[in-house]
Amino acid sequence: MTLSFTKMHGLGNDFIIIDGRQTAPALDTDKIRHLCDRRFGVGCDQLVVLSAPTADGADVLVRFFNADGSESGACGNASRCVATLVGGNPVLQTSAGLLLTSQDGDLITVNMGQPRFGWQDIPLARECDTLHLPIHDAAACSMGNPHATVFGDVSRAEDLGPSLEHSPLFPQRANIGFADIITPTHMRLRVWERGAGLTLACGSGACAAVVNAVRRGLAERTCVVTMDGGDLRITWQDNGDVLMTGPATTVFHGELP
Ligand SMILES: N[C@H](CCC[C@H](N)C(=O)O)C(=O)O
Repeated sequence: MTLSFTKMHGLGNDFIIIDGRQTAPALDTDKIRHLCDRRFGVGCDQLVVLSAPTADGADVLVRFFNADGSESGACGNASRCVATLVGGNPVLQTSAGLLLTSQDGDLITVNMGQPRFGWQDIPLARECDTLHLPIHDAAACSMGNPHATVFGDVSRAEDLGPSLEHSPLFPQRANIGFADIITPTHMRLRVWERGAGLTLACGSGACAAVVNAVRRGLAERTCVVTMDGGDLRITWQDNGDVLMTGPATTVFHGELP
């Protein structure tokens, strides 16, 4: 049986999206890794599987898998792509909770929910001040997936990212953001992603970077985040929810044997 998919990206963070709402695809870790491989498969940063929702109020259940086959609880850029693909401002059911979406022209806003700051919520291997970790003075939070933000030099993503992703301080590994504050309402960000490496953009990473910058007194609650692939607008609302606004692009539809 062939496997239909849609190739999409959010600011160059690219995805294979498989709509399994009618027929669940037969996927295991090896198959996911193969599909994500840019030479032997289709190629993407994350593979996204849609299925029928199980939670009241949700329109679609969404699971996110990194190129190394590991599963992630959140994926901001992919969430905008799924909202576009499904249409009708759907409510996404993810392991991080129900995400509300809305589309205005070419821009999609996803309510990414509330960040969590407890060391067990990130999670960390031991109790730490999550605003000042003992590794490169990073600030950590969870957006439904673990993020650490290192402030000061975006060019260090490639050399520091791999070791920090696998630091023993992160029992489930972590996404590592490298942020330069340009003004209190504008930052530059590059993210070494858990299970995918350096990507052109990271939506949950942009949310984490703004939240961590606000916690540090470095940014205002609405901030434009400029990544290699383009800009996202992030707002950490007074009610605690984080809104992420940006584009989503359909590249092609395909079928696999
Ligand atoms: N690219 C995604 C992040 C994927 C996170 C994944 N690398 C993880 O293991 O948490 C985004 O736009 O939020």
